Amino acid sequence: MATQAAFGWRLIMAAMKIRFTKMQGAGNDFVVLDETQGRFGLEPAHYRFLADRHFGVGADQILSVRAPTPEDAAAGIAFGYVIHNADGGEVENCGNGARCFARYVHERGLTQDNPVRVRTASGVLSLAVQPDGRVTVDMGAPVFELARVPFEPGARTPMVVGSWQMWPLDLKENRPMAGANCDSDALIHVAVLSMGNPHAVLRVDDVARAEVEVLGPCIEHHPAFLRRVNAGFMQVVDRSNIRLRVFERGAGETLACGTGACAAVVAGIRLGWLDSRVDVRTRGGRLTIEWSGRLEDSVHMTGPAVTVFEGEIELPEHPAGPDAP
Ligand SMILES: N[C@@H](CCC[C@H](N)C(=O)O)C(=O)O
Repeated sequence: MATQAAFGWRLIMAAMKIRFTKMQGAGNDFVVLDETQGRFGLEPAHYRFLADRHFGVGADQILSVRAPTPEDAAAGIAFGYVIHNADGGEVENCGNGARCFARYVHERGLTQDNPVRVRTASGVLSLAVQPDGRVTVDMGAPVFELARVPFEPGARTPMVVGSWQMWPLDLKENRPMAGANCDSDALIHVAVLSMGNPHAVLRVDDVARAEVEVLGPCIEHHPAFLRRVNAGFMQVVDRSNIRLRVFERGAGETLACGTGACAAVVAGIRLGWLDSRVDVRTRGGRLTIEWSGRLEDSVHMTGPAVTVFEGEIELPEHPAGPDAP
């Protein structure tokens, strides 16, 4: 989970009250903001404040629901879907958030569309609410082109596994970062791909004993990943079941990561370990991922999305924070 100490915040604008909805999908939790009638004009410090579990609401990500551009509206794209990590950075995609987004816009009557199409920074997602309340997301096709992850292999040579490859990472190459011990001699091998956002997937024997908190930050900040990376730790149970923990870029380990589940299953299929429909058990719940294995085909993710509570919060002008005297 994101910690206040790790992110530290100070707000600089005049006090303002905003309404929010707290949601979760398999325990990956979100503050959802309705900006369809106009933007709140939030800065990274505001997102960090909202995500803060002690001084704010508490969330792994902040999701903003925005009106579509006129061009998107004409093309049947109903909303803009903007995502900020707990560290305040804007990111390209969030799978568990997409399911919550679909429930949110339906529960509030913002659209009747089902599936509803939304634009993220990385493309268009199609979100279908099922009769049982779960949501299936067409996540689009995975991206394997390294430059688009973006991943810079340098002089590394990949290890060939099945009909694909895994890349060696020397964790000592990590640029120095506070609080992380990246002196480990471990040379790990990761599958590298993008689900709109960057992922490195590592196979482990037992996720319960994986050193997620130690290795996660070292992988996230490894210099070969030019925009950092989400680090997935996958235990293959059998060809249709995996256990997964993800150390998320900009949020730390979360109870589940939707794009991480898609990335792990896609990697497992390409590496020859998994079949095309896989149940992913995370610490916060179960997701089902389906992919044909054809490179151009979309990945489909099905899982829960739940509203936890609604509220109003004042974004204070000068909040007392951990970096205040
Ligand atoms: N929790 C998400 C992923 C959120 C973004 C990620 N931390 C990143 O920086 O790319 C999911 O469910 O996919």
